[in-house]
Amino acid sequence: MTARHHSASHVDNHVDNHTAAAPAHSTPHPAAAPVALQHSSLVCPPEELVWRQRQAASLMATVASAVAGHTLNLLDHWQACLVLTDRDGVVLASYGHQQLLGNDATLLRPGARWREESLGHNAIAETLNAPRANRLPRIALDAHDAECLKGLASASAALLAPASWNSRRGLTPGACEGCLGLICDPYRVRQYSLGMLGVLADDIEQRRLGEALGHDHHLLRLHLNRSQLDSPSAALLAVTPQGQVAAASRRGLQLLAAHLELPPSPDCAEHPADNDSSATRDDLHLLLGQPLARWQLDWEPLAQLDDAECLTLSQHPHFTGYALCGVLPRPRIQARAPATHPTDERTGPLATQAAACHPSLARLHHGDAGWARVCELLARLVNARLPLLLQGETGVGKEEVVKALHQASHRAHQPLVAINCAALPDELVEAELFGYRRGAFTGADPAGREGRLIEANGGRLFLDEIGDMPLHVQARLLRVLQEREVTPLGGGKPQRVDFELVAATHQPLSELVKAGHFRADLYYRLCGASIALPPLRDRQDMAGLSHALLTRLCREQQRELPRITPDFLNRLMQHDWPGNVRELDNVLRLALALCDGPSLEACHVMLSGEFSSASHAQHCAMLPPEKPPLPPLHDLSSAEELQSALDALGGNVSRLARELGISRTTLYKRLGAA
Ligand SMILES: Nc1ncnc2c1ncn2[C@@H]1O[C@H](COP(=O)(O)OP(=O)(O)OP(=O)(O)O)[C@@H](O)[C@H]1O
Repeated sequence: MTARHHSASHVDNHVDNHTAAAPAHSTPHPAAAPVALQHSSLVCPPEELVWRQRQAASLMATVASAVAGHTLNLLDHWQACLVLTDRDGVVLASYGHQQLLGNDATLLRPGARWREESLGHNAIAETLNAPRANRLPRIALDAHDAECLKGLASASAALLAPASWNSRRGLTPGACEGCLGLICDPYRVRQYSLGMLGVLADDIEQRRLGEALGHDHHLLRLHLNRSQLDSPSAALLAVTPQGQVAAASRRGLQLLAAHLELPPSPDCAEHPADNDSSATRDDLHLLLGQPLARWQLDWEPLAQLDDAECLTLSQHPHFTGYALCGVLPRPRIQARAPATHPTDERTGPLATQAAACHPSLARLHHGDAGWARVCELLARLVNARLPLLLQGETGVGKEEVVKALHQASHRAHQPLVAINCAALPDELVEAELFGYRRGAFTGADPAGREGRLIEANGGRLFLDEIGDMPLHVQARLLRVLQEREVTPLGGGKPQRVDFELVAATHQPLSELVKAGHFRADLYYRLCGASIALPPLRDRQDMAGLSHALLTRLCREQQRELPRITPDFLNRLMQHDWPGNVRELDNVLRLALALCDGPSLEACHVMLSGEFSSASHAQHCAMLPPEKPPLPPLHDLSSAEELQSALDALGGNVSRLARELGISRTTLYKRLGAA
């Protein structure tokens, strides 16, 4: 028996100690015939995905920052894939191994629908059917209906917004925000996956609580162990300035409930393994809105604690351990989701979040989890006085990042001096960087010249393509960075300089160091923090990014933004983008030039090389104005004939449907009838 066929057919609940999966308690799913996957019902159209990602942008940003680091390493190690879905079970972002499903990887990508109607039985659907009852992670083993999931485990945990109380509105129960799903080989990771999901869900819910209430509430953390006060295992309470409990994390609610000796809620009774989960209880009103004095916690000294101080509660009748109060929520990125219409950009709940962080950094984020992590890092480092090294392929947006970082920093009103080390001839690099005194060399400006490093004084120096800097200039630059003084060529008084430094390269700098082409000491000077910018082919925000670029182009060209059709986006998503965002920008520019009508269609996408190839005649904008003759619909009776007509239109399904006077769905059905 292979590992994949090892597991029993059931859904497990999980006890809160995150160490072992308890036996099944939910109704076993009846054995069902394998579900044949229909692409159209499994994946939502790109426009719908953009809308969904927009709705959930702040959740996506929080999840991306919680997942970064240890969780990504675990996923890598387990060869597992983690997906974040919204409350309708549509995947918004995924992390880890998408290769797990071979040809069916679409299921793990944004847009895939995991609700039972689309995919049959799976843990995500199970959790979303009753997110409150299923708050604790659960796992579906060999019970999947979809053929491609057979033998795999899907584990999931609901993400619930914190229930909260305020004096005006009273109690607001926390809604289900989405679901985390882990798809993995059960044999490898069954014991650990639930633990990981549970901790991750706790961490995310705590972060969400801090984000929602941290700005005008005290955040009180309680834990037995002082060093764990900042961990997801701490109980977190949001407390009003008057000392009332306004919200609590799941563990916070458990702790409060336990000390009032409240009986387990009906939800918990249905799921005995959850029986310490007071997070699902209906009697939240006994806990929220109540003064801390109810638990004999003296608010005065807690409210006055500094961020780093904590209070020992060893003498307390209810709590033992430590309390830390006044901790600000962890820094978070400002998430601005892909917008479907320019007018949407500043409206809705996102506008409130946008106020929390600098807009120039938020503008880099269009819904991709990798970029969300980059933006979060940048937000943390923007004024950290650390030299930054940006690494990424050509055209990924390194220069855009530097401009955004500078605008977001305390030095925004000081100069940003950019030098492309690859564009300067070797013999001029030194003079350009360090300046020279009059008569320093033949051909020099007789008045001498101030170097770019001095121009950057007080502001930021951006050394682009640093990997191309000649070795002798590297030695000199290193001296400047160590001594913070610049001496012009030809001698003279050294001048003190103070600038922030960002370097960028598309080359693997550490490899250049190993090969002796780049100084190791300079590398470490430049690399206070190294940030890798993901290439476009790995990004999952094509819809949002294209919309942003098109909006900018249309603004420049003073024309109205055409409608972006799903076919147009689909075609963009099929390309590999070796030139990254720069290439995309050019393709979109060309598409706009080719588009006379109200919408951008697949045929407006001309990828590099297509102009010179025979395929160019297939593109609608390149065709003669008269329409290609299509036989009447009744003549196109077979799927093959329809396919030929489709090929003649460059694969433009919308156009063929229009020409034939039928809906796209009908056309797809007829095409699929072959
Ligand atoms: N996040 C973004 N939003 C809008 N435009 C972007 C973004 N990222 C890149 N671009 C556009 O893509 C093009 C390339 O960006 P940029 O010059 O920053 O890339 P780069 O990584 O510095 O490239 P190179 O390594 O070749 O210098 C530019 O036209 C830029 O305006």
